[in-house]
Amino acid sequence: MIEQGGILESRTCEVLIELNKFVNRLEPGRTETEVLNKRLSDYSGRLLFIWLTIKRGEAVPVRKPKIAVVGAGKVGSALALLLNQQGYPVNGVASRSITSASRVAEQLNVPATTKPAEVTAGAEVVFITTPDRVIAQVAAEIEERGGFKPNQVVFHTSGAHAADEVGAARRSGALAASLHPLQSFADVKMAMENLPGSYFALEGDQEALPLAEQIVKDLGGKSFFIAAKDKPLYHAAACIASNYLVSLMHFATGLYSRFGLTREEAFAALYPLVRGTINNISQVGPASALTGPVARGDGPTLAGHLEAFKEVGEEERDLYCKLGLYTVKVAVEKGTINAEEAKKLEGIFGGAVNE
Ligand SMILES: NC(=O)C1=CN([C@@H]2O[C@H](COP(=O)(O)OP(=O)(O)OC[C@H]3O[C@@H](n4cnc5c(N)ncnc54)[C@H](OP(=O)(O)O)[C@@H]3O)[C@@H](O)[C@H]2O)C=CC1
Ligand SMILES: O=C(O)[C@@H]1CCC=N1
Repeated sequence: MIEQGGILESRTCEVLIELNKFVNRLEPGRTETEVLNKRLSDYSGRLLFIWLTIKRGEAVPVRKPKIAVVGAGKVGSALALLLNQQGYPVNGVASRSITSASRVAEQLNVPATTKPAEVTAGAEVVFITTPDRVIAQVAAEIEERGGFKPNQVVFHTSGAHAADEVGAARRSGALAASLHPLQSFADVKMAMENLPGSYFALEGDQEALPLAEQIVKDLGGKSFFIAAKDKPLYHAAACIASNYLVSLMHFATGLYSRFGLTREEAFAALYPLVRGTINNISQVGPASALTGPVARGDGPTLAGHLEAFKEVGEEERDLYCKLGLYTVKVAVEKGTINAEEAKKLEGIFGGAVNE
């Protein structure tokens, strides 16, 4: 470490200044020497610049790699816009339709195309942000058309699939990795709002992971590593926490509409309850946060709910009972009902499921 204001500090500065002057004085000779001189000059100048920047207590500006995005949907568009804001040059945007590609490309003033290899070939980092089911096929097509280059890093953003989905890029000497934002991208604007502070699961070729970490940092996220084999279950859990929460809210607001509330009114009424529950979970964990008739062992209340569901429909009643059976396990874990009470509640839910 350089000691602030010490002898070592001023000596380092002098040495760097001298090195820079010396290298700039070197006479160009043969072509190779010229090239070498130029490189030495660039490096010593850069070293001096970095050192002076650190000395002033400022952050050293780092050149960001040039990116290309293939699949101009919610994730691809948000990544292109956010990374560009963070200083990543965008080489171009490709999509299945020129309309989608142009929508983002015009905002960034970069080329739009329906031929991915046209924009990937000149990029240092490629994001394939198509739906999961076509990632491997899109990667293979880019590779066949010469769109991948040695030392490029090719990412996909699927939570369920391994980096091998873009493994075709390895045939061209590129690295393959996956970078999954653990966030819900309902539209581009909301994605850009929600992304900072999100966690990202990283997986793939070892040499690509430091860059993946840097990208996540630049997006204001937090990264963690995951094994390829764990991705399907990791993603299923994310779907439970996000997508099934949406389904639960759809389910609950739909029930309120049966006695005259609009979905908006129903959501307005339920939202403080949901927020309060999330707040409780964040403070004491999911089991301790459980309240309600299952946690209290109130069998007759639950029997009343099931009676009311007869008016709604069998499918909804079955779903309520399935979730009820899971909730009994949570209440046992919380310790507010014992094994005997749990059995009674299981009888109510289980009986209704099999009716
Ligand atoms: N949405 C989310 O919440 C999250 C999604 N992800 C992952 O990100 C990836 C993208 O998801 P998302 O943005 O939601 O998806 P979208 O459906 O919003 O976007 C996908 C885009 O890919 C384009 N596309 C489809 N087929 C091709 C093809 N053959 N060649 C080129 N482009 C194609 C579509 O193009 P066009 O519009 O031109 O027809 C579309 O714009 C997926 O892997 C998903 O798992 C990860 C985390 C969160
Ligand atoms: O599509 C996704 O991968 C994210 C994670 C859970 C829900 N949406």
